[in-house]
Parts: sequence; structure tokens; C-alpha cells
Amino acid sequence: MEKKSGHVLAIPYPTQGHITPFRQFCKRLHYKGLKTTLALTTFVFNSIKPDQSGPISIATISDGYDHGGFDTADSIHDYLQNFKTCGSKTVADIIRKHQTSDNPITSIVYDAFMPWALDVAREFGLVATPFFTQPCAVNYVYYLSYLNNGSLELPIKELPFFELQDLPSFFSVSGSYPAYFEMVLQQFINFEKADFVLVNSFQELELHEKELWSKACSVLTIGPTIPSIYLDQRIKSDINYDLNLFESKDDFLCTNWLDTRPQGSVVYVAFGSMAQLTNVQMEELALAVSNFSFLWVVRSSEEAKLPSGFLETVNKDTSLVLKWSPQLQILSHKAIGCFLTHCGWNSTMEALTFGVPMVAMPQWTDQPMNAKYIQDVWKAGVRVNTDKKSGISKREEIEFSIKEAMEGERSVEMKRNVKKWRDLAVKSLNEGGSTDINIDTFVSKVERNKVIT
Ligand SMILES: O=c1ccn([C@@H]2O[C@H](COP(=O)(O)OP(=O)(O)O[C@H]3O[C@H](CO)[C@@H](O)[C@H](O)[C@H]3O)[C@@H](O)[C@H]2O)c(=O)[nH]1
Repeated sequence: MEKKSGHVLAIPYPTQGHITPFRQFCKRLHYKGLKTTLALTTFVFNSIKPDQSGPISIATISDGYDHGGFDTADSIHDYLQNFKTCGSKTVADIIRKHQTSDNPITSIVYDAFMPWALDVAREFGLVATPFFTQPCAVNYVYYLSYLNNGSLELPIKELPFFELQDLPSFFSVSGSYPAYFEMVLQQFINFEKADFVLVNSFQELELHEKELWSKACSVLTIGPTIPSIYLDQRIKSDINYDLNLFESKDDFLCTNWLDTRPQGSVVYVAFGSMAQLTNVQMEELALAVSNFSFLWVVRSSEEAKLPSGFLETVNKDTSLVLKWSPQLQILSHKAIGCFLTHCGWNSTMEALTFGVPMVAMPQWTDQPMNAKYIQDVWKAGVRVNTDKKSGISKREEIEFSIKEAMEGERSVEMKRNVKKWRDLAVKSLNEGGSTDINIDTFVSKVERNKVIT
């Protein structure tokens, strides 16, 4: 690896689904010779106490909630406002602190949810690039809505296949989470002034959507941000995600148990780090998965919603319930037959690139749109029908969809397709692939930027 002169400060929004792709992108930049520093909020830093011996430095910034994090904010709106104020100040402090060092910061890669970081970067003459952790299609639709003052008309001319239920939940559930809706639209207030726009996706997966969006800005797809060992294997040390906000105590238990299960027999059920199901939905899910051999992640905060006595009745030989799982190890295990997922973007890319058919149960935000692509565009899974009135997926529907993905006629096609996406993902990461070229483009821009201190 040839050492290069640039130094990137990477600033994710402080949740698991954002910290992970940022951390992984830093590993790619380090592999290309750049110095990288990952900024975590003080609260996250203190919660996970990250190992700091690796090549990626860690710095802390403040979101205004150093002691209790997001949970102690009065509202989402307050949290975002305070993050902007305290974040701007503490990011500037980090840049200043490095100015007299051997390796001053030359570039900021910031979460697209935090467009205020562009102003800080410009104040110091740094390369500024937002990083979108959701796919091009979702970002493009938000962009159209931003141009249209928050509304969106169907059909979308260039993406005519979307119906209301396929759009991000802010459109289909009108008035829901106004502060977050505002946040996803604000991603576009200044993005045209950025040097590039980085997206955790790969070009082959979203060719049309990337082209559409490229008319508005310079889009570089730099994903998937899954550890190299599972895909291109160019970065030997990149074997796992290594910053976990949730404790995973039972990794060995879990993989040992999977070793005992027949090939393609287990339904893996996980809803990421944030989704909250209703009690009724939990019950329907519990009743449906009980007809299969399953491995279900039920986070501590969701556990009370399980039907009473459920955990005691789980047959430990054929099924397992965990509070958090080593998801990569699970999805890459031959015992897994399908992945019942909320369609968070990281989980979606993981399933696609590990070749696991999906049963899509989107909950909110970008997830319904990811589900649409999973079923109808990439043909890599089946979306569970929901009751129009209650929004609940009934047990029979869940059961039917699992069978479709595990053994139905469509399952053969799905398995063929996920294999295709996996091969394309590997190709994009390999030398000369689309992602590899895009990362090189970004690296040369950072390298050329000479900051005058
Ligand atoms: O038991 C578990 C469950 C999840 N994961 C990992 O946690 C991450 C979860 O990310 P994601 O699937 O994207 O879900 P969320 O945590 O819900 O992510 C949020 O952020 C994503 C990126 O912006 C959005 O696409 C989602 O809708 C949003 O909810 C993935 O890398 C998983 O491998 C584990 O390691 N163990």
C-alpha cells in the first residue's frame, strides 16, 4: 500500500446502520493509502469503548447529549437542532487540533443527514462530500420531493412502477415523523455545492437510478461496504464489522447451533437496530415462524412484546431467539434458507451479496422502497402482504411468503438472482470495478487538496 497525503474525517449519524458503513468505507480509504479518522459522538464512544489500536483513528464530537444520547432528548426535532449546534462546533475543534499536526485533515465525509457539516468543511477549505447510507433510488425520490416542497406526484415519470405503498413511509403514512421527513429533505439543501456525493450502493445494482440522480450531482457509488473477506478479499484484515452498539454475547452458541442444522433449513428473522413492531405484529410473527426452524433476533427493548410464554415454548433444538446476532456470520452460513427482514439498507445489501433470498416486511422510512426493489426489480425476495386497514402482516401471509422464498417456484429464480447480484458486487469491488474506480476518484481528489494552514 502506497501512503498518500490526505486525511479524511468521517462523521456518521450516530446509529448502527450509519456507523457501520462509514467505518467500512474508512477501511477502504485506508487500504488506498489515506489516513482516516472516524468521529463518534461522546455518548456512543463511551457506550461502546472502541478498540483504538487499529489504523483508523477515532475522535469524539458532541451531539449535545453526551451523557444520555438520543434517548434523553425531548424530541427528535430538539435532538437534530442541538446536534447541528454542538456538532458544528466540535467538528471544527477537531479540524483545528489537527491543523498543526503532520497530517492535517483535508476532507470531511459527512452523513447526508447532517448537511451542516459542509459549511464547516468550507470554512477550512476542505473537500466536502455527503455520504448517503440509503440507495440511489430512495435518495432520488427524496430529491424530487425536495424540489417539489415536500410533496410527490405519482406516477414518477422516470420510475413509473412505484405505487404509494412502495414509497418511503413519510409519503405513504402522511404526517408521520415530521422531523425525520424534514431531515431527509434537508439532505439536498446544499448537496450541489459538495465535491461529490457518495452512496453506499454499487452501480450495477442501480444503473438507471444512479444515472437519473447523476444529472443533479456527481454521484460516486462506493458500496457495498461489507467486509472485504466475504467479497473481493483484497483487504485481508477486513473480516468483520467491529463497532457494535449492541452486545452480541452468543456468537459461538449461534454458529455452533447453525452447524447442526441442515442446509437451507433455517429462517433468519431480524429487524435491524431501530424498528419497533406492535404487540399484534409480534404475535402474528411468532405464530408464523413457529411453523419453521428459525433464528430470531428480538432486541431487549422488543422482548416484552412477545406473546407471554413464547420464549419458554421455543424448541431449542430447532429454533433460537437472540437479543443481537453476528448477522454476517449467520447470513453466510449454509443452514440459512431465507432472511425475513425489515429491509434496512445494510441488511438488504448483506442478503443480496451473501446470496440469501429475502422475505420482506418493511416497517418505515426507506424500507418499503427497498422491498419493492427486492421483489420486483432485483427479484431476490418476496414481500409479505399487509392488511390495508391495520397495516399488519397476518400469520398466514408471513407463512406463505416464507414458503415461497424457501421452497416455492420463485425460490429457484430468487436464488439464481441473488447469486448474480453477489457476483456483480464482487466485480465492482475488484480492481478496475465500478466501486473501485469511484473510490480511486475520491482518493485522488482528497490527495490533491492542499490545505493552507
Ligand atoms: O442482530 C443483528 C441485527 C442487525 N445487525 C446489523 O445491524 C445493521 C442494521 O442495519 P440496517 O439493516 O440498515 O437496519 P437499521 O439498523 O434499521 O438501519 C437504519 O439505517 C439504514 C441506513 O440508513 C436504513 O436503511 C434503515 O431503514 C434504518 O432503519 C446491519 O449491518 C446488520 O448486519 C447485526 O449485526 N445483528
